[in-house]
Amino acid sequence: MSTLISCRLPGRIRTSFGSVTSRKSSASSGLSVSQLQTSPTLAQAAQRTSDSIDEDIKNEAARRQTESSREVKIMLLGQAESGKSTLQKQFQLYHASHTLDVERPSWRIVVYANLIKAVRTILEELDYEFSSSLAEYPFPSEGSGPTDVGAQNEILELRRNLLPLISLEGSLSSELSGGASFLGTRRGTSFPRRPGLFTRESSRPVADLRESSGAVVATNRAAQVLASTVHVIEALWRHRSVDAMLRLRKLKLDESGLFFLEQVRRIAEPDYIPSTDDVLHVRLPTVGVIEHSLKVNTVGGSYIWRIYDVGGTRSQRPAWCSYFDDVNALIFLVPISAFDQYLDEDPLTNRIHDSLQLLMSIWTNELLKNAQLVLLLNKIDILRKKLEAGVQVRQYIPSYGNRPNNFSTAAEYFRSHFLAAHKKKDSFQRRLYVHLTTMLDVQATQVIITSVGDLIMRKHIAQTGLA
Ligand SMILES: Nc1nc2c(ncn2[C@@H]2O[C@H](COP(=O)(O)OP(=O)(O)OP(=O)(O)O)[C@@H](O)[C@H]2O)c(=O)[nH]1
Ligand SMILES: [Mg+2]
Repeated sequence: MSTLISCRLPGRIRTSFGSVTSRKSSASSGLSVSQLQTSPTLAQAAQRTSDSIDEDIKNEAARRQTESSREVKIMLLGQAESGKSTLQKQFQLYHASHTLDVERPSWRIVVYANLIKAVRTILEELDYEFSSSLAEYPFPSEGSGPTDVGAQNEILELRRNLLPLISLEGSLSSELSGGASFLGTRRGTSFPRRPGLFTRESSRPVADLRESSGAVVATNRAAQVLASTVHVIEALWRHRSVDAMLRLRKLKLDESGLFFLEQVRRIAEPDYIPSTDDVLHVRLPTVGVIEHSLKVNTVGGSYIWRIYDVGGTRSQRPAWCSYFDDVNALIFLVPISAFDQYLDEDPLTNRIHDSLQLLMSIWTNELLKNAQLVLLLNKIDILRKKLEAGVQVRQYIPSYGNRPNNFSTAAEYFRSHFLAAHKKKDSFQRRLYVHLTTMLDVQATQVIITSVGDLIMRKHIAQTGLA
């Protein structure tokens, strides 16, 4: 399937004031044509009514015009797991942190789902590791290695105790996706995949979960089981077999899973409420296009920012273009740490390559020719860690050649690569603003949000003439 986005139709259907005017008739004055012809007074009254309707329509059109000039439309685009929803939360934190506070308890179910998924992934990977080592060495040693008999028995016991917890994943997943059960494989990995039928969490606006009694029951049940199994999870997480697999990169967990496993004791507390850090770390794939509205006060007055957060998998991309009409700013996120990863939906496509293709197909879209463009090269914290651990860029991106395998060289390489592609393809000669980001770093991201916000408002004011 192609990554390209093609749009033929401009976005939403608009109402036309012209057609409303033309439909205005004598019917609006409640008089028939013959009555109007025979009575001049009635005709004058009808004219006055008609004029007053015209005036109302004109005023309404002017009001809407001003209102829409006070609206700023921003789209967050990029492949799945690039950090779009995390950026949306950062916008929310910066401009309307009280709304994030209200939502905080509803994020509990997602934290539990992410944590349980991580535990289940570890057990699956250990299973696979033990069965492949058994095939290689049919008589496992008695020593104290990561795959010896003792380790295998210990993990077996931990697994038995964790079954009640793992069995909750389906119900949490189903609540998160509004009743639908999602089938999927392990995500974001760069090693050979095996087929699997695992449920995974998907998205339903988190605010809806507050009203759902099913979600409340599932959350409370998960909290209960988590409290009684927290020591087992810790024993699994600290086990020498898990440690060895992490060191050998045979076990790869989502960022959210890694983070929540480290924090499991705090999360298992009975009065646990997710912190801002937790909310930023959760992984809840977006489905479709979700509009978030924020009231933003600037020196020139207050504006409504409509931020569109989209699902980034390939199958969801064709839906994006129906929102391109009138976009003021487009923020495109690329997870540059994913240079050694392949798409979940197409295991042969490198994720950097996919981002580049996707970006180019969007940039060239006529509907976006007046949009402000911002490119965020995200997840630089993970990039740094990978390079420090010795993962070689050139092994996955041959054009990297013999450049030094360090952070500054790699970050600059990706930056110039994207800039060069933009220069070559952008027939509208738009300026591209590029930032290196770690979307989980609140302070650093807030600085970028301010600067991107200024940029967007300057262009918007120049276009609308408003201040
Ligand atoms: N370490 C690290 N993790 C990040 C960063 N940005 C986002 N994440 C994490 O990456 C995961 C995916 O982020 P999302 O914001 O859900 O990704 P998305 O682009 O909205 O993905 P879709 O909705 O599937 O299209 C989440 O667990 C985030 O916490 C980053 O800069 N560094
Ligand atoms: Mg998302």
